[in-house]
Amino acid sequence: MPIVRVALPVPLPQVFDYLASDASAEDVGRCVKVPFGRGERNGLIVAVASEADVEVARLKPVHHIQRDVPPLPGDWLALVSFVSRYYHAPLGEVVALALPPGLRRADGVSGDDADPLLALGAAGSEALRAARRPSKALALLQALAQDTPPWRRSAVREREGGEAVGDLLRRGWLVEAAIGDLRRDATGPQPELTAEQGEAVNAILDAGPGFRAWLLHGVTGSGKTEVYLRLAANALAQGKQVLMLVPEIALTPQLERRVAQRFAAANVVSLHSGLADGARSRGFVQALSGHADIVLGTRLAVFAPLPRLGLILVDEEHDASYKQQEGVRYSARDVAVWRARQGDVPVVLGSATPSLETWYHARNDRYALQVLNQRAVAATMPAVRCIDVRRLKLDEGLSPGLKAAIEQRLARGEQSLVFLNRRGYAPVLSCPSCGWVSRCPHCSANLVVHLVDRRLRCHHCGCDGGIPHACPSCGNQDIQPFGRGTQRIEARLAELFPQARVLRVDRDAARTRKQWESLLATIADGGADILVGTQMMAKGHDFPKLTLVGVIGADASLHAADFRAPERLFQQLMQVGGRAGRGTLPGEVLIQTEYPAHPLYLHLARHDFDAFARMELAERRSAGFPPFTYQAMLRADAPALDDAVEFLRHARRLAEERAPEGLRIYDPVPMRMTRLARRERAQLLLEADQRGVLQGFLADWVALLYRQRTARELRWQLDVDPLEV
Ligand SMILES: Nc1ncnc2c1ncn2[C@@H]1O[C@H](COP(=O)(O)OP(=O)(O)OP(=O)(O)O)[C@@H](O)[C@H]1O
Ligand SMILES: [Zn+2]
Repeated sequence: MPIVRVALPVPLPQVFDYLASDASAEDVGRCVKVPFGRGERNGLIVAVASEADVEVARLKPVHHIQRDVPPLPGDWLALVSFVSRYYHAPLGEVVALALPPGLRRADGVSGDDADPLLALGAAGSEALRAARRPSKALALLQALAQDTPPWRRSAVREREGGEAVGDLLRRGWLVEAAIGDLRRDATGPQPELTAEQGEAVNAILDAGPGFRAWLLHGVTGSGKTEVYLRLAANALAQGKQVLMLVPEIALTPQLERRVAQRFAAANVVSLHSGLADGARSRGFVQALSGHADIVLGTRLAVFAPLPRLGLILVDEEHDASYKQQEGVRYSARDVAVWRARQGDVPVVLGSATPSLETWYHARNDRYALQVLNQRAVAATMPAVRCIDVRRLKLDEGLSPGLKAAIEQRLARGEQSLVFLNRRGYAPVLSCPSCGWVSRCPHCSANLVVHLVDRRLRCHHCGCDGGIPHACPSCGNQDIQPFGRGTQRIEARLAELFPQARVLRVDRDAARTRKQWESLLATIADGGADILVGTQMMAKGHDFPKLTLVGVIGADASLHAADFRAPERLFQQLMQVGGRAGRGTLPGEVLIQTEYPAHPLYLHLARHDFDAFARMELAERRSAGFPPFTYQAMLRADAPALDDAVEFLRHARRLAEERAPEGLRIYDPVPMRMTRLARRERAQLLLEADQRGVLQGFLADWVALLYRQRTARELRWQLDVDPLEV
């Protein structure tokens, strides 16, 4: 009887054999339900064999093989095995991560059911003309009519009031558009490329359809998106699929709209963790069946199967959210490059502030480089200036210079953004009389004061409680919020400029996708004068009326212990500064600092990313940090710190016994934020100058670690190429 080899999402490094009477080689790559322990698990068939590794009599039969959707192809299996090998994670866990949950559960997936393109029907035009009674359906239709058709049904559904889409179809206000009719004007209007954009597009196209990794290093506002769209158009014209990655769900709506408008006849599928199960499975199956032309998504979209793949685009390639920080700690950017090599297609990594790893590859000719030095619309880069706050009296953190600059913008009817990467009202509540501070009971962190909903909240474990009226320790009535967050700045700005519309943009203000979209729409429509935002505002946005960016509280990151902190700070400031003056109005960036002569700020003021990168890389070279070395971090956590450290000491001994030449093993140390959600955490760093040395060692060592007995409640994970050290 045939035996199927199944990858299961369990923390064990092997695959599991089952009997399947009707299985054939055709079933490799299919989802399957199998008995496991006392329950049932969903897994993926990775091989079909005639002989088992264990006695056949002990094997159990599978419960169900999912045959409603096509099996995952061989190159997809190769992709997940690469990720499993490189990140040393069990194959079943990689599969579980890569497959949408609905598909993995092997329950009936209405896979490729249509997501039709819709256009305005005759009855719809009539309804728009006739002065009808306002209704939900009419409101949706009117909103749709603002945009050029056609619209994807799924995209209509996502809109405000989108539930009414079925109703609109029934009334004949919307009708299914036939793709053939649309091909004629398949591409929406496109701007003429700037000279630099044209050169970049030509260079990448001229290099041909095979594998090549490109860094598209274009200053903020240089029009990288337009370059992506032209490259995508070329791939689509050749009948190829395009994979386009963006760092955050928050960035997808705008881009989706732009892509959908440009390629009206293409099937654009978005894949991100914010989608409902059904939609994610459907998108995945459309990619798998080749019906999706463009797959647009966040890091998990890198796992979309793409039988006609022709091009991979990674926008904002430096963004840390490409790296998964739990479970299988893969970097979607790095996996994308591997995938491009596997599929023999070009991959374009775009950024105004590339990661130093990527920048270094581009200098070493491992990646080809295209540079955009000019902004597409704006005549200039914003003027960046430091405000030396050492001798200034600040008003709730705001300097006179920044206030005056905001005032000017208000007078001119332009927008300002005050950037502060800390949400909440104040980072801590404290008692001036006894020194009590609001500590999180579960983490080594303070509880943040949220005045808007009157809560004390931990930003790490999420626990929250009311704000006490008196000091819980000494009873003092006069307890004070200490330090500043976005809510506090927002409140002060509203007092200072009562005539202005102040809008806060952070994760508290934009909890849902709808809230976020409506905030963006308000800003774009000029419905806000002063924005107060966190790093959510730093990325990718394009608001032509925004001409001033004020940065406060950046100094805190200048002296952080992590060797990547300066890189992150520089990227963040250059990105947020890059939001200023993108249209025809000139922009200005004011950075409040106590270190106005710090080289990081000097390079920033000159917009000189390359000088900054050279400086940082020189330091990393002499200190022996990546990209000049390769790292892996073993982390352990347990209710008691001793258990975590003891496990790492044991792991260290095992490592020393078999360490190859050139492997450096450090001492286990508690993590900087030791306690998180009631668990104590420690880490052990391993390093080598060659990737091969590290990888070869890790394979054996991790296999050994899986076999160790550990203290109860101890968990460990390996992080290859860790971002935080
Ligand atoms: N060739 C062009 N002609 C006219 N406008 C253009 C052209 N290319 C881009 N633009 C416009 O320039 C603006 C900036 O483009 P885009 O947002 O793509 O920049 P970017 O390089 O992605 O910047 P960032 O890195 O800051 O996100 C957009 O409003 C875009 O529509
Ligand atoms: Zn906490």
